[in-house]
Amino acid sequence: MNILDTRFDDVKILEPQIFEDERGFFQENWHQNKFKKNIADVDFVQDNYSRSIKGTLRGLHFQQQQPQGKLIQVLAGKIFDVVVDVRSDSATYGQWFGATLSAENYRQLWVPAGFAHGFYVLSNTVDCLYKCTNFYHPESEVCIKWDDPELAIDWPLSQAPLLSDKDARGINFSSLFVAV
Ligand SMILES: Cc1cn([C@H]2C[C@H](O)[C@@H](COP(=O)(O)OP(=O)(O)O[C@H]3O[C@H](C)C(=O)[C@H](O)[C@H]3O)O2)c(=O)[nH]c1=O
Repeated sequence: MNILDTRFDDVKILEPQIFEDERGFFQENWHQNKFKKNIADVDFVQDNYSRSIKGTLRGLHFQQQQPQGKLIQVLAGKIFDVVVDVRSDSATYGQWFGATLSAENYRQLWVPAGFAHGFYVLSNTVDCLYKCTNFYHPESEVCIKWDDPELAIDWPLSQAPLLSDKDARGINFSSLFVAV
């Protein structure tokens, strides 16, 4: 597996080893011992799987209590995946990083707890699978506006994003502490 650094010390792009032959391909998309040894000593407790149509933007979400680390992978299609540092004591608080994850590049993104997460769908549809280090805790979920002017995320929009009602009502980043 290749491990690529990002602007955040503990956010990593992973390139699993792909075993291709005349039948297709095989990959280990997660191995507990290798992940604990090489990436982060965490345990995953919940897998999520979402399908979205082109132009969907899901996020930016994080859980104030029971924060989740996430290992994100695209099984089909392509997304622009974004994380925002919401650790109030971080030198990179309020900064963002984006990466293109696709079934073609096999790339995964490891995002530890302390980051808001969201993605924009670039392909006609996308199937996204991700492992979480904590259970869903909707009571403490925070939704930050995808187009917050302070974050100024450079989404590769080809059209106005399709948002859930919840995401359309996201809060401003600047009100984060007030809100939570
Ligand atoms: C996240 C989640 C949702 N749900 C239920 C709640 C709703 O009835 C339905 C859709 O939930 P939501 O609109 O919050 O789904 P997304 O907009 O894809 O939310 C996710 O979006 C970004 C990309 C993330 O990183 C988070 O994993 C997650 O917040 O699934 C559950 O039952 N369990 C869960 O863990």
